[in-house]
Amino acid sequence: MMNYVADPPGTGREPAVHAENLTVVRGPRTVLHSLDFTVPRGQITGLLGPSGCGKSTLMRSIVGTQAKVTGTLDVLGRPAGHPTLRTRIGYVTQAPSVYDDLTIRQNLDYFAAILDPGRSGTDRRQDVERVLTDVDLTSHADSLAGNLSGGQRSRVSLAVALLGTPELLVLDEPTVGLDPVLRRDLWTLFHAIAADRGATLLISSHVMDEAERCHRLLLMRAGEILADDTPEALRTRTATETVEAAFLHLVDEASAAARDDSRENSRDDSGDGSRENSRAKENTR
Ligand SMILES: Nc1ncnc2c1ncn2[C@@H]1O[C@H](COP(=O)(O)OP(=O)(O)OP(=O)(O)O)[C@@H](O)[C@H]1O
Repeated sequence: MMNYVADPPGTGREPAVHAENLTVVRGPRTVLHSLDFTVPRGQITGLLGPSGCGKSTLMRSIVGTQAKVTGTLDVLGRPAGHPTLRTRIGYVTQAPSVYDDLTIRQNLDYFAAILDPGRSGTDRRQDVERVLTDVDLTSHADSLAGNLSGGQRSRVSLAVALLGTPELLVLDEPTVGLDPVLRRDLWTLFHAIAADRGATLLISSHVMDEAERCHRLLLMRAGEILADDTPEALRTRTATETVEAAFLHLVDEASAAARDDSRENSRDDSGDGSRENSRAKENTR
């Protein structure tokens, strides 16, 4: 794997995520096809691609909640799903589970208790106050979650994921449905989390302009990774001005390569066929 040097587990120097030949089957379909990639530590990696390309499935595999995963998938130096990873990863799904009839603080206190049941009440409360500050919701802490705006709810979900100071944050489309100002504010917060804590963030989106805000990108299409690079390198490599244009360029390139392959195969098939025919003719002579 490019740029990957294996370290013994536990040194803290392994990539945040390392996948080799990662394949996932859902129902009757193979949804992820033999993926190889790494997610470096301390940076924001964007996982981008059209709806249905497999972003959520990949994230679920990384956090250890996806069945029928084969190949290698190491997360923070351990196999994905290892029990010790539970407190080291924060995960926000597309359908955030925040209780509407509890206040923001009560929600956080509840999730903090689940995350680490052995912790003292004082420790837990300090953690809750810290994440409230992180997402700038201290002044709303006693509001019922059911009365919050979309942007505030997104920030509560993020606060839940930040409890316990995880090393890796996996955020599935955290900005979906938010207006441009809220989206910008959340991205500023993501960058602050990466810079201040050295945390690794893996963030999915199908909004290509968000790609420009990431340190690195994994561009996906139809269960495959089209590119694993920085936004700048992608633009340069494809001689395009935006990541969106680079993505479209790579899609066209992949489609052309697939067409060439199928032409090649059909030529081989017809070649084999004529050989079979002449053999058949020879046999009848
Ligand atoms: N339970 C399931 N059984 C079978 N196929 C599934 C199941 N869940 C998802 N899929 C299929 O797996 C593929 C990948 O889905 P996934 O949710 O990972 O995509 P996504 O890129 O996250 O999409 P979106 O951006 O719309 O959330 C899709 O084609 C979807 O139809």
